[in-house]
Amino acid sequence: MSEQRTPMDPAATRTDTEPLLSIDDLQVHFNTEGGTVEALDGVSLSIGHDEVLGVIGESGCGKSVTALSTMGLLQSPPAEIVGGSITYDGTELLDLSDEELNEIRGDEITMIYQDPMSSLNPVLTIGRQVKEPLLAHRDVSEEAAHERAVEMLESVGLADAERLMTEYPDALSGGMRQRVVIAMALITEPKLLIADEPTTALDVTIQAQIMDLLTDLREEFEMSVLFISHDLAVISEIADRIGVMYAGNVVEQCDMRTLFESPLHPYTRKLAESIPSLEGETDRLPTIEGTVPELIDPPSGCRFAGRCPQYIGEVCDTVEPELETPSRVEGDQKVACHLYDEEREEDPPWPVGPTADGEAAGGTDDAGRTGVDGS
Ligand SMILES: Nc1ncnc2c1ncn2[C@@H]1O[C@H](COP(=O)(O)OP(=O)(O)OP(=O)(O)O)[C@@H](O)[C@H]1O
Ligand code: NI
Repeated sequence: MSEQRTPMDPAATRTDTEPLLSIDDLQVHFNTEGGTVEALDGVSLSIGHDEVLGVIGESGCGKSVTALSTMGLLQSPPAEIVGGSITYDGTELLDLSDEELNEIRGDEITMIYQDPMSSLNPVLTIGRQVKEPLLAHRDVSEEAAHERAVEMLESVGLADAERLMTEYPDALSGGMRQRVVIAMALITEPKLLIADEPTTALDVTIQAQIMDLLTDLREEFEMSVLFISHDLAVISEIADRIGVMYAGNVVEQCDMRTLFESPLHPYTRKLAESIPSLEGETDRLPTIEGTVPELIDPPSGCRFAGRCPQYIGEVCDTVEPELETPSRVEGDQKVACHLYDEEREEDPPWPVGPTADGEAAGGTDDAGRTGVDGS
């Protein structure tokens, strides 16, 4: 549904090489009575055109804060963006006024949340709500918006769309509500959809249906997606690339296949290793000793050092590792870990597999369900 671009079009050259969204060294603090929560400690992620980037990490690692920062929806106070940049299609989002941001938000960039009711107003009809983004952002008639809303409800797999337009949200099941929310998020044909745990609140069968729907719509709408989940199996269904977050940092970014075949960060290896067999029980967790550090006055070196099975000493405690591509790695895999420091005399644990000592995982693309936390 996007327009055909010719090689003569300068926009085509620009958009083909630059990422659509680029988050660089984003730092977000929350000023609380107990102290400053250093929630994001330099998060860097990028999403290409028509690409799905999955973001995974344990509860509290900063996934939602990253998403909300991009949408300009962080509540400030208590939140404060203390550094970094978020560029969308060449524009620095952090410099935009509320008015300018409002033009992009809900139109070119839209978001869906875990709980569909948080996006739906219980006292307005479905029709009213699905039409709203079009009426707000486009110069369309009420009739045209109505027609388009009915089409959208049909595209998200809702039957009897005309009648649904007159219903209120509480007449719908959770799965149907999430479909309505998806219709609302896509009616403006956004370039970027941010989905923050969009299936977590739904039961397993409905979850699978919504994932299938999102996978189809992503193709149909040729949009980029930032897909947040704590469930690696869910992410691997839809994502092209993945960013792994830990305690306010991105510790690794790579394509989905690389995550399973040659993860580099010790935390990512644990994750990839924890993918159970298909008949494995649901919600099996990676067992990593220790707990996530406090984000008020966090450790100064690597935030994973206290739990790291490949801790190498003082450097881990004192120097924050940068997210970069080690010289021996091909492609655009990036890792933030001192094991791969250029100056290190010892060889890093190459060749890599999900475990340091071990066997490479075979055929894990088709993974069973697993996750990084218990929810
Ligand atoms: N309003 C707030 N005040 C203080 N700290 C906050 C606030 N909102 C978020 N945080 C902190 O920021 C960090 C990141 O939170 P965030 O919601 O982004 O985590 P998440 O990765 O989305 O977790 P989950 O998987 O549970 O949704 C957490 O440590 C959290 O405690
Ligand atoms: Ni969250």
